[in-house]
Amino acid sequence: MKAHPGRFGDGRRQRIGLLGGSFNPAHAGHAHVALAALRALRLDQVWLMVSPGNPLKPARGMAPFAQRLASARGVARDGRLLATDIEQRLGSRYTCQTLALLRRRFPRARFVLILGADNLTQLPRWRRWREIARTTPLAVLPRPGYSRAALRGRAASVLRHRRRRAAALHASRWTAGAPWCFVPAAERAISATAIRAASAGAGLPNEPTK
Ligand SMILES: Nc1ncnc2c1ncn2[C@@H]1O[C@H](COP(=O)(O)OP(=O)(O)OP(=O)(O)O)[C@@H](O)[C@H]1O
Ligand SMILES: O=C(O)c1ccc[n+]([C@@H]2O[C@H](COP(=O)([O-])O)[C@@H](O)[C@H]2O)c1
Repeated sequence: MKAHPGRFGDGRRQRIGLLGGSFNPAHAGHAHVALAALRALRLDQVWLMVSPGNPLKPARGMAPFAQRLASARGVARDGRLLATDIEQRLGSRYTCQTLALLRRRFPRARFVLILGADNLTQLPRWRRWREIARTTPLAVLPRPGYSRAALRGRAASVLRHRRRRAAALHASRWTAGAPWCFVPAAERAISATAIRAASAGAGLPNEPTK
């Protein structure tokens, strides 16, 4: 797996999907959304970008970073998926800052931000979310119990004029703001919260609780 994106021999810039997350722990749903986005958007790689600490989640119950990174590595079995600690190495916790730093560090890559539907609903609470959506194409993946509400939510409403089909996300040049899409994919009812709850119920030691 090539960790440093550049240009291909044909001059095309590499397309990198960024699936940011806590991965507390990582699970099959992460690999599923990463691969669904990769196929639908014809991406070259998807990075499972482990967050040093989601600014909207409490630190209590969050497993150590190294444990979450190892967990993300465990689900990144496909050679096109890469679990990475780059956000921690960049010293950033806010996605707007991470994206700016990544663009500076990898000027020849084209980044797409991948979100589950639950995070599209939450997007208006992120720092400088309108700037993120204006500068970075977004790919939203369905999630049981969230998809419908997300597509009727505030972010989808504010950004409605820039919604495109997944296959068209790379097709057009955009100057007035980046496009976004809802990727049609199977829903997977799996979450880190449920995994932690099951571990706690089984009385497993050293498992973080929410
Ligand atoms: N089953 C799933 N379907 C769609 N998207 C998912 C799924 N699981 C995780 N995601 C998305 O992956 C990204 C990282 O998710 P995260 O690491 O927080 O896992 P989670 O299962 O949502 O965790 P938690 O239950 O602790 O909130 C988010 O954008 C989230 O929406
Ligand atoms: O930048 C923000 O304000 C912001 C607020 C909440 C979440 N995020 C990012 O959203 C991604 C998903 O987080 P999580 O915890 O739901 O897996 C992860 O990359 C977080 O850093 C970012």
